Amino acid sequence: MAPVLSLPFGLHRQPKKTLAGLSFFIAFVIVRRQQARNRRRARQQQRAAAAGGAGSSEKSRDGSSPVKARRVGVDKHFLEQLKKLLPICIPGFASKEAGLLAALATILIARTWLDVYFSAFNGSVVKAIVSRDRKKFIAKAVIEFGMMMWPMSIVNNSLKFTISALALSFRERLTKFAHDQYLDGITFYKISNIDNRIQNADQLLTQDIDKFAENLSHLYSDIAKPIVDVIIFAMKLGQAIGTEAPFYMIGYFFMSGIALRAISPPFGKYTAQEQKLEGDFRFTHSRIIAHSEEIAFYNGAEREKEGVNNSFEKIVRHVRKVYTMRFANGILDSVLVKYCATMTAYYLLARPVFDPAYATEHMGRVSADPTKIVEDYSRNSGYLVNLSQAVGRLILAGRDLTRFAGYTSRVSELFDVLEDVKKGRYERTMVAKEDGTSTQSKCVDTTGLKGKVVTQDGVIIFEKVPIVTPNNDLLVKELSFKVTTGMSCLISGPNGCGKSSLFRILGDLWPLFGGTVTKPHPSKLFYVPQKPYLALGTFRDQVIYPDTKAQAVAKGFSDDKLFELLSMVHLGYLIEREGGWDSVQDWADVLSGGEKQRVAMARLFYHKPQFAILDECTSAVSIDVEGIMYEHAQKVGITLFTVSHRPSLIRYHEYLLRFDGEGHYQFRKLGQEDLQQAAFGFGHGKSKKMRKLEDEERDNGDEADTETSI
Ligand SMILES: Nc1ncnc2c1ncn2[C@@H]1O[C@H](COP(=O)(O)OP(=O)(O)OP(=O)(O)O)[C@@H](O)[C@H]1O
Repeated sequence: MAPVLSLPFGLHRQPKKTLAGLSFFIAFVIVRRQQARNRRRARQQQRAAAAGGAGSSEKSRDGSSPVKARRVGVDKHFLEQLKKLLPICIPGFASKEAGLLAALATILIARTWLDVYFSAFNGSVVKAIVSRDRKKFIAKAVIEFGMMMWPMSIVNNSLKFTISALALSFRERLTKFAHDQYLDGITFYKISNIDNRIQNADQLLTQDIDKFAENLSHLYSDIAKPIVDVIIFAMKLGQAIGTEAPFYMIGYFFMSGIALRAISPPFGKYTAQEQKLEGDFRFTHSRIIAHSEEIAFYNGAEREKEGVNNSFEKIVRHVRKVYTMRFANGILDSVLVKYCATMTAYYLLARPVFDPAYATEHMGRVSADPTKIVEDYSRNSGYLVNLSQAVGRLILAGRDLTRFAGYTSRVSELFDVLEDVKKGRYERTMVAKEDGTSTQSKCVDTTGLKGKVVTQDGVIIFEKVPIVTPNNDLLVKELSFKVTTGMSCLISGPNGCGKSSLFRILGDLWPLFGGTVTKPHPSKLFYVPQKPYLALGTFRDQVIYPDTKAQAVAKGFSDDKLFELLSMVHLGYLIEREGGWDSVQDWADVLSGGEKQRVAMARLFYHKPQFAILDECTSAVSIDVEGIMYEHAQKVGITLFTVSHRPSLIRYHEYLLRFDGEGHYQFRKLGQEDLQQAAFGFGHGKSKKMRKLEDEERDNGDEADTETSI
């Protein structure tokens, strides 16, 4: 606001009428907008009811609750979310963050004091200029200002420094808290495989937490400082140009703020949507990186380009829509908050000068000394500018608050889901069983499930355990079998019949819906998947994963001993080829499929568990090396649970658990007959039912490798 002395004449005679007119206009806009919102809501409810009640709060047929859609905005829900997040960011009065907040408060007060000082200082400099007082001008503008610029500069930069430090501290607290939850047990697995409320946990953990922390650190200064400023400058202004003046100014801003809030689109919701779209876009790219070789073999670049471009287009459309809205909203915003406010300020500043009825000690009474009027005007306009800026910042903080509400909603959803999943509650969109086409979001609480887990050494017993997928599909109604150490078991059946699902239940990855599972402590079970996981780190880390080098040494595994394990799986040559045990590479790219599988077997021998779950983990290994590895497993006393279609593996197992893919299974001892069948290929001497099953499997393209499937 420029300190100009022009006045909208006539306005000063009817200030009450002007404000009343403005208030009426604002109230009218708010009411119309509320009516439009109500109409829209009613239409949405009608549509939802017509579509069969999707989104209604009724309980679904199986008693699980349908998931409710979340609103994003500055409301009660936002405050509840914030109440949960704040104690994570500021754990106590003695915390570093509380200290930083106290420092920030001190700096903000110093900054306000400097603003007050500077308004008065400016007035005296202007007076020195107007009265042509050279000595006073030099004393003020050169000496006093020269001394004050250092504290001003220090205070301003301390403000930025403290806000940055606070943002980083908040981020540190939130990220570590999230990591503790996310990487606790198998929460990270459940969050992406069982619960499907969160699509891009990586983006939430990296970008969204960062933005939330950044916004939160600014919010304090953006709200606390303007509030202090409003109080101080309103008092100063009241003394200078009349007590009602600051109230008119604040009243104006308040009403225009309410009007803007009513008119503004829900930017908080749009921010949350934008973050989600960004996450989806990043995900399409990370998929290309993760599967680059497969895509390259398929010549799938065009297809992938279509996918990434589609995802990117969604962002472009959304962002374009939002900035167009921001443009229209910004025009209204500037007119209401900036220019109309400037007009009001001109009027209030000039009023005591033009109208003796409003003259105060500081303005208007000393008409004999025009330099005093200039000094007072300059100082008072400084106060008014500061007051207006403070109120303006509060209004903008209100708008930023809606954006902040978007980040708060996403971060708080992450923590809610983490908490739920840890407690055994999950929500997911499930395909309705009846028609197979419609989907519905359901909340499943696994805390009250009847399934029981008993820890016992040397045995794995399934007693009447249903194999149920997280989508609630029943694969096997009741599975019962018992395997003790030394009773290796081969598991077979068509694709999708539930072989891996059995392991997921055994490994506590999936909830146990019923029955009893008796098994040893998890440290005595070891899983080797078809696609082995290769960690970031040295070659040694691949063999001893998830142990560290220190743990391996403590277990008595020197590099020489590890080399013996590597030689066992015919990988001794890798040490030289890859530059030693301490070489760090992207192992998923460097090793071939078979080499990866053999590294995973070396890892199994390193851990030497009681039971090993081998899920087609040697499919890329030649039969002779595979045989050597299985023999070694038997020799060192590892009991195997093997999923494989290779008949050659029968000889390393004592039992067979066979699923037919239609909910039935067979658990029996393997005999001489099975070995003969394996030797001659299946189909010889088999029951009619088994042959039929295998014919069906073959028809479904379920044959594995080059051999006849079991
Ligand atoms: N995370 C999941 N959520 C919902 N359903 C799943 C999930 N994982 C697997 N399923 C479903 O469970 C069923 C059994 O899958 P599973 O992986 O156990 O099959 P499988 O017998 O090991 O098959 P394959 O021989 O092809 O590996 C499949 O129909 C699959 O779609």
